[in-house]
Amino acid sequence: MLTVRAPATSANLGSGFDVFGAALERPADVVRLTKSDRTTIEVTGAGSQFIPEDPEKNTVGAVAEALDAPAHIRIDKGVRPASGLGSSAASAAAAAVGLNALYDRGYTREELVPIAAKGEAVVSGDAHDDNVAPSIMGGFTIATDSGVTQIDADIPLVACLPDIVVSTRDARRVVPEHARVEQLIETVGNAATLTTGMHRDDPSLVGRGMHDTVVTPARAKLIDGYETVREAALDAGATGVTISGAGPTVIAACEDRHQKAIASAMLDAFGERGVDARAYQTRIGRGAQLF
Ligand SMILES: Nc1ncnc2c1ncn2[C@@H]1O[C@H](COP(=O)(O)OP(=O)(O)O)[C@@H](O)[C@H]1O
Ligand SMILES: N[C@@H](CCOP(=O)(O)O)C(=O)O
Repeated sequence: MLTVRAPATSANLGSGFDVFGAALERPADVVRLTKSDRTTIEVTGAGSQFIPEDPEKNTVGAVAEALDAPAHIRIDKGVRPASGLGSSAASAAAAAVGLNALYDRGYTREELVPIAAKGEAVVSGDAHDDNVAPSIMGGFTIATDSGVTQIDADIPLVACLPDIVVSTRDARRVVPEHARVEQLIETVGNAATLTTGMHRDDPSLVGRGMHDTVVTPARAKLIDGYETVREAALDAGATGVTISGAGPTVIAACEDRHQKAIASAMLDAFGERGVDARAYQTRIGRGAQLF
């Protein structure tokens, strides 16, 4: 039997829609794998009642199929589904890393990214790599059709998850089909600023580079209280705030000394709207670990 811990991730980071992703130090899924004649799945933990155990409907089933590696897969969810924290991707990443080792398939971590993304296609209708890449490789990742670029960054973050459900599939439907050339120019500038900030471990550049006027405003409407929570986090010292993945988690970049105050400001702001939430004081962390 093999055990894998695969982290939650925050995709997009504002200016990097479907491209940027960051592994979070916590929360994480823990997945146990045992070789078997056919794939069977058991799910416990956060939101497990909403996660199918049918291999055709669970992200790990598609990964086992792609690797031709049937197994009994026990998933202990640390990452609630439909959170914007790469919940479905964390399980897929864990299955890819674990089954590759269990069956000695010999793929590199980068080669496992498109394999794990097949699991994402099962739930979101699209094989986007921006969650599975950081969950497998750790750090900050830039996932494009030509491959994944990875940077080991260290940036403090607050990920505030409200008691609202936003499915990635639904949130992809509100993404605008067109953007103006001015928005393209602004996005390139912000994405380059954010990437430089990751390279320098500079929360101020990362926060500034999170700004996005294309996808985020359309999705903010799906998150009750988004603007209030964003302003509260900025007032408490956040260097930048945006939607994590497809939402509803709101993510803030910051310096260590402001992290606690930002977490409570975000919780209070959701609370004032009558929305329960939990805040993870976290940071960019490592990729899936095998035990
Ligand atoms: N192993 C899994 N972990 C989490 N969700 C899963 C898994 N397999 C299938 N799902 C389904 O995926 C959907 C959640 O995925 P998604 O909306 O992408 O959430 P998140 O934003 O947290 O990644 C839910 O409908 C859930 O039932
Ligand atoms: N790029 C995707 C990322 C979805 O992330 P999730 O954590 O919400 O699954 C998107 O924005 O649709």
